[in-house]
Amino acid sequence: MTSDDFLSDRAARPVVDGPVIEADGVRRSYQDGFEAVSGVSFSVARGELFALLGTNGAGKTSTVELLEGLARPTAGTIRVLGHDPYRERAAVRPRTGVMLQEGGFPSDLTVLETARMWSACTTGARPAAEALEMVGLSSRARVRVKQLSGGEKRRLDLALALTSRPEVLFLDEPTTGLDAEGRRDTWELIRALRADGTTVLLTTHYLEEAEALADRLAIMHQGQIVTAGTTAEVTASQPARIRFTLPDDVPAGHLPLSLRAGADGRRVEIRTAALQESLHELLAWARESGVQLLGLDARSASLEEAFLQIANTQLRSRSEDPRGAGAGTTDRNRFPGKTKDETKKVTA
Ligand SMILES: Nc1ncnc2c1ncn2[C@@H]1O[C@H](COP(=O)(O)OP(=O)(O)OP(=O)(O)O)[C@@H](O)[C@H]1O
Repeated sequence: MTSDDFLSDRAARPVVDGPVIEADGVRRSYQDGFEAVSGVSFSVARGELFALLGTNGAGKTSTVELLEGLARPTAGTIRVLGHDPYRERAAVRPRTGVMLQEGGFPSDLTVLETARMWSACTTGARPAAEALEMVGLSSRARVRVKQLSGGEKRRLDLALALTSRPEVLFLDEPTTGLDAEGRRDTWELIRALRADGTTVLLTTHYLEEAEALADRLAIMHQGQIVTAGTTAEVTASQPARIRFTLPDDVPAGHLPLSLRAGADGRRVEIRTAALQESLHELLAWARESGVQLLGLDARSASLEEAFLQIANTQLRSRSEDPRGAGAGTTDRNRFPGKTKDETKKVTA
């Protein structure tokens, strides 16, 4: 049975015109005054997969919890399926699936008992066995939750999130702890859900996951979105790279002036904002000079390179800022290892 066999049987529900998820100027301060989300705005269209990326402590989970209706923003507005997810929780919650970063299950129940209990509490639920099969946990149905591996617990989390046949799925680091095969299976399932019209908001630290799945993404740093767009748009702002090795008898000084900067002996790495032009110039020079470029490799910036570049730039600009990283009323570095709000443990 494939993931597709389980889909497309949602009960008829009101269709929303416009974005399914909308955040506008959203802020979140914790009780101790620490502002974890500092004016975040974005929207997600129906059937779109939007990934929220960022450094540790950037504010991703704090933002997602607001979208899930688990907490109220300090400022700004949020709409999910046209409703305020906190005030109008009863209208939103049955239509959404939530996979928290840390699920909390009664550990003495078996996997099947847990899924059945969840299914019994959900209107229009998938049968428990079906949800388990979707995530590849059928063979572990009789095992107690406390005996599951970390990766298997993530899959059970996902099964429960899928129980309500959600129109909107919030996945907070869904593949953390999964092995390579489990990750690929989960990607396939997420792709199938999206193809079926499910809107997905995903947070992840795996940049290749965002690259593989996301229609659009945003990179957060210190409570703010610093860049957003498609993967191509986000990486386009970063320089592309051309690498090759020159033959022994061709010194790097023979390269055209504009291409010499990245030479280290015979090995050359050129960073360029205009990949096509630079390649054209290089290949024209190589042909005219009869030079063989060994191991020639040219590629656009990867999402990982773009991410690291953006994170480093942000860190540099903050350390150069005379007001320092903790400018304003709150100090972002004051609580580096802060335990998450208890809401994280809530799986309802
Ligand atoms: N209950 C809380 N009280 C005070 N500060 C908190 C609380 N929960 C989280 N924080 C702080 O808010 C900031 C953002 O945390 P959040 O969990 O949203 O980040 P994140 O981007 O999801 O990080 P990670 O990728 O490490 O999971 C962190 O500095 C964190 O210590």
